[in-house]
Amino acid sequence: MKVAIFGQYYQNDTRPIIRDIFLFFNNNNVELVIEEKFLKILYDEEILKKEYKTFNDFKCLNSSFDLLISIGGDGTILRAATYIRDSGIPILGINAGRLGFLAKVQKENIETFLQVVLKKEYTLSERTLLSLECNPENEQINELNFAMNEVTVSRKDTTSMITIDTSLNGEHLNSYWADGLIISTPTGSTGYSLSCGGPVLTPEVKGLVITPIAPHNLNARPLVIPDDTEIKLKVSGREEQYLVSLDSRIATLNNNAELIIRKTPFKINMVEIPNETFLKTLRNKLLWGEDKRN
Ligand SMILES: NC(=O)c1ccc[n+]([C@@H]2O[C@H](COP(=O)([O-])OP(=O)(O)OC[C@H]3O[C@@H](n4cnc5c(N)ncnc54)[C@H](O)[C@@H]3O)[C@@H](O)[C@H]2O)c1
Ligand SMILES: Nc1ncnc2c1ncn2[C@@H]1O[C@H](COP(=O)(O)OP(=O)(O)OP(=O)(O)O)[C@@H](O)[C@H]1O
Repeated sequence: MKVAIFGQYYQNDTRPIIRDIFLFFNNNNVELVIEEKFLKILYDEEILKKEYKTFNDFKCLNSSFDLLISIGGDGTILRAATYIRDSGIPILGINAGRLGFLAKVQKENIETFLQVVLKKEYTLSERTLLSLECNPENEQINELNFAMNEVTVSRKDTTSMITIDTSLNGEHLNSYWADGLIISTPTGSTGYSLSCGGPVLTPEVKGLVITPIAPHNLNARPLVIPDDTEIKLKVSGREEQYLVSLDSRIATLNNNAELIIRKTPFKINMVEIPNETFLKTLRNKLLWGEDKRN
């Protein structure tokens, strides 16, 4: 078995997590390949001494890998997806962050989950991603033009609203007068879109959500559309430029740019651990289960 390990940060309380993971895999003869910068942190902190193979690019990850383990919070998983791309390698998130909605494995239960991983007793949850095409082309977007949570356009250097002309499969939908607009995948529906009043979609729903951010068209509401829809956006406003974000990454675009958003031809496989279902995560992480009457 061959496993890629990815993380972005190290804090003292991560030591037991790292120790458990490496001990377990080394005892079970699993080959570990570690992201270069993360390995350097682990050497600097004297957590690891042994030599390991490294990766520093998505091209280094191919079908010879059984799994990528992301040690961190949800932001770390979103970053891990930029290494995985269309390789099909499943991602398992071990939560060393805060909320850990996507990073499902809690540090208290690592050993149990790693047994499940070793025996391959998990299922995969396929996640739809979005691609972003920009006309004219934009260097900052060309490099990493996809998102697992959402693509967002928002105002830049101004308190004025922007206007977002939006069409679906070539038909005009609306000109949103708002702070911005979120195009969310089902995975992203529990992130930024949820904060702006969007609905929660379960991961297997074949839909996308268009959620305006503080729209001044008071009737505008979040809209769920089929995930094979081609969405075109054109932004105008008092400033010449606006922001576009793909998950945690952000770029500045000129108002004349046309954005085309579609689902990507590939999906990301998230490891689903038995008994850690999406509905359970909703109850535990978004606190639906905290109602005293339940
Ligand atoms: N007002 C908001 O709610 C808001 C604003 C900006 C970005 N975001 C979200 O943050 C993501 C980027 O993460 P970051 O770490 O760079 O930013 P961050 O540091 O601001 O953290 C965002 C928070 O959102 C949670 N989160 C991220 N994806 C989630 C998902 N799919 N379901 C449930 N919770 C999720 C994370 O656990 C974290 O607590 C974006 O993709 C967007 O969804 C939310
Ligand atoms: N490998 C790690 N070791 C220790 N702490 C970590 C690690 N990864 C993340 N953290 C801590 O968690 C914080 C959040 O991590 P990250 O950016 O991955 O997630 P996030 O998007 O903020 O989501 P979450 O709310 O799930 O933490 C980091 O600022 C850091 O303090």
